[in-house]
Amino acid sequence: MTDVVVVGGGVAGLVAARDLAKGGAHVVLVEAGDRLGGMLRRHTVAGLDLDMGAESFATRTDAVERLATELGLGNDIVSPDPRGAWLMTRDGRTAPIPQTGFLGIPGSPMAADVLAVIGQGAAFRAQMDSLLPSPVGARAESLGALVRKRMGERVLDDLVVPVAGGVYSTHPDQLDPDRVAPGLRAALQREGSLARAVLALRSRSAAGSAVQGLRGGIVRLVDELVADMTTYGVDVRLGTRATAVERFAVDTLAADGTRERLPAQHVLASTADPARTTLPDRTGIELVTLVVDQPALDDAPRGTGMLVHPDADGVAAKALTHATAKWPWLAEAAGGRHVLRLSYATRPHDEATDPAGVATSLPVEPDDAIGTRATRDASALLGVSVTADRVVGAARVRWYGPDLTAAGLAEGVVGIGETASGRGLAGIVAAARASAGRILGS
Ligand SMILES: Cc1cc2nc3c(=O)[nH]c(=O)nc-3n(C[C@H](O)[C@H](O)[C@H](O)COP(=O)(O)OP(=O)(O)OC[C@H]3O[C@@H](n4cnc5c(N)ncnc54)[C@H](O)[C@@H]3O)c2cc1C
Repeated sequence: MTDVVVVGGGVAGLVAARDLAKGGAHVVLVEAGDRLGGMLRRHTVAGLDLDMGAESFATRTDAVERLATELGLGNDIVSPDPRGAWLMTRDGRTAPIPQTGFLGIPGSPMAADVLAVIGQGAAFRAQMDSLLPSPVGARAESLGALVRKRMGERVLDDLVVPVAGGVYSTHPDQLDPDRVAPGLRAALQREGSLARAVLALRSRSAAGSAVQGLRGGIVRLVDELVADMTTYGVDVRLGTRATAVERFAVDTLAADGTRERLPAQHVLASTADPARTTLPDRTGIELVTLVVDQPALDDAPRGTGMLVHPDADGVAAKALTHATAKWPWLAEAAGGRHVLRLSYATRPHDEATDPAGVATSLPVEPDDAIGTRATRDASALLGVSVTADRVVGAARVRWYGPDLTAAGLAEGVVGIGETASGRGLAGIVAAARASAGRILGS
C-alpha cells in the first residue's frame, strides 16, 4: 500500500511530497492538470521569463527561505528595492505606504507618512486607540471591524482597504483577522493598543524587508522541488483528478478515462473536497503584464508599485507592481525596458473565473481593449505617459482569488495549501512541511 497520497501539485503538494519521500515514505502525487506548480508558473513576455503568478514570499516566517536554501537556491534569495510601494486612496491621492504599518494598520498613527495619507483629524482619531480598553474590538469578526473600532473609518478606508485589499483581493470586512494577521488579536490584548500590537508583530518578524524574492523568479522553487521529487522517487500522476478524497483512500479519474482507487495510510489534500456541490464564493484576478520602453520610468516614480483603493476614480487596476524597479535582477535582464504588472479584480461567475481560461497566459495587443485599459491605468498610477507605442510586449493571465470557504475535507484527511492555510507561500510552506513532519514522526 502507498504510504501517502498527496492531492494537488501546487507548491503545497510539492513541498509535502518531497519532504515525505525524502523521509522514506512511498508517495503518490495526483495532479489534475498537465503540469506541476499550480499558481507558481512562468511565462515569456517580450523575450523575458517572468513569474506568471506569485513573485515574492513574506519573511514573517523563515519557512520559504529555509526551503529555498535546502533546494540550493540560498545564494539567489534577493530583497526588493527598499523604496517600497505607494498607495492610491479613494479620492485619487497618491503617497508612499507608511513604513511602520502592517496590512495598512499604522504602528505609529501620528507619524508624518501616516498624516500625509489620512490627515490630522483622522490621525487623532486613530491615536485614541491607545486610550481605549484592550477588549474594544478584540472579538471583532473581521479585520475591517477591528480597525474601524480601534482607529476609525478613515484609517480603514485610506490605508487598510488599499493595502490589505491589494494583498487579499477583498475588502477587510471580509477578512478573518486570525487568518490574515495571526497573533494580532493576542498582541492587542497583551499590548493594550492596536498600534502597539502592530509594532510588536513587526518586531517579531525577520529583520529587513517584509518580502523577498528569488533571482530568476519564484517559479524556480518549482523547478527544484520537481527535481527533488524525481530524486526521491515520488510517483507523480499528471492529468489525474481526485474525485473522492477519504481518510485512507483517494479515487482518481485520469485524462484517458481510467478510474483508480488509491488506498493509503495517510491522505494530504491541497484542494477543497472535490465532492463539494456548492460553488465557492470566489473572486478572480486578472494580471496584465506590460513590457515597456519608457526611460521616464527609470527613476521609479512610485517606488516598487502602487496599491489602489478599489473605488479610486478613473483607475480600474487594484494594484500595479513596477517589477523592474522592485527586483534589480529583473532590471538587469530587461536591459533598460520596464516590466509593469497590473492586477484587476474580476467578479465571481464572470468569464474570468471560467476554469478553462484560468492560469493560461494569453497575448495582449497594446491597442486592444485590455491593452488600452492597462496603458491608461499605468499612466494614471505612475504619473508617466505609457502609450501603446511604448509597449514592446504584453500578456494577461486570469487566476482565482483565494477560496475563503472552508475546505470541507473528510475527517482524517490532512488539509494543506491555500484552502487550509490561507493565501501566501510563507504560511503554506510552513504548514505543509509541518504536516509532512508529523506524518513521518507518527
Ligand atoms: C496573481 C497571484 C499573485 C500571487 N502573488 C503572491 C506572492 O507574491 N507571494 C505569495 O506568497 N503568494 C502569492 N500568491 C498566492 C500563492 O501563489 C498561492 O497561495 C499558492 O501558490 C497556492 O499554492 P497551493 O499549492 O495551495 O495551491 P495551487 O497552486 O492552487 O495548487 C493546487 C493544485 O491542485 C490541483 N488540483 C485541484 N483540484 C484537484 C483535484 N481534484 N485533483 C487533483 N489535483 C487537483 C490544481 O490543478 C493545482 O495544480 C499569488 C497568487 C496569485 C493568483
